[in-house]
Amino acid sequence: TTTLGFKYKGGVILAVDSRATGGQYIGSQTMKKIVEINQFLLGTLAGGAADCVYWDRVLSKECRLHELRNKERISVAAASKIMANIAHEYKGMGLSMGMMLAGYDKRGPGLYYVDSEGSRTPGNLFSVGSGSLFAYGVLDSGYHWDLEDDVAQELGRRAIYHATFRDAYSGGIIRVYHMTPTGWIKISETDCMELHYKYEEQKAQAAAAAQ
Ligand SMILES: CC1=C(C(=O)N[C@H](C)C(=O)N[C@@H](Cc2c[nH]c3ccccc23)C(=O)N[C@@H](CC2CCCCC2)C(=O)[C@H](C)CO)Cc2ccccc21
Repeated sequence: TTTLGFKYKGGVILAVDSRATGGQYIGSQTMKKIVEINQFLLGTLAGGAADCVYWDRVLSKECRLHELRNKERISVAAASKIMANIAHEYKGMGLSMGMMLAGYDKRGPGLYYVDSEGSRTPGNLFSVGSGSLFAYGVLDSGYHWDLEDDVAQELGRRAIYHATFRDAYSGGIIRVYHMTPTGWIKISETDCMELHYKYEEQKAQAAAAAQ
């Protein structure tokens, strides 16, 4: 799996692949690794598939209960704390989850990393999963706060693409979401092979133009 998230002047970009693996076998090429908790809260999933899929549903339920009890949407910080508390409750019992929570609340754009080892940290940029080192290579070379929206979305897409190219455990469909002050927008869903041929063509044209 390769998942990434980063904050910038236009909000938060999330990008993920869609492969599930069991050993050297591919369990699925169409898994949803960005989960829509509500219009202003998204999660990303990496690690044990059943752990992630199950505890994401519990988190979604808790977030909805928070809204009903408090008559206001849950903050990103509070939602990430619920997941961190669940992970802490089961620490040492074998859970394996590396998640990000991205959203927009009273404090503006929010991005947290939470994992089953007990980490919960706010930040501006994270990549989580077996392909995260490849994604960081592309991200770190192209990221800055003042990116334009289309450039930021393409940076996320290209970073996941490079991870699917080099990491055997990442692949399938590359999904990009944009969290804005008025909620999330699904930007794109592109098969990594389609992107591969598109980027190869771009390189060929660039080489020809350089002649
Ligand atoms: C296909 C599938 C499942 C599947 O393939 N399960 C295997 C055993 C699984 O958990 N795979 C993990 C990798 C893994 C295997 N054993 C482990 C023991 C500990 C930790 C990780 C693992 C995976 O694909 N993980 C994905 C993220 C998943 C994908 C599916 C959606 C939720 C997030 C990744 O992190 C990358 C592929 C790298 O592993 C589980 C599941 C539940 C509901 C619907 C479909 C599936």
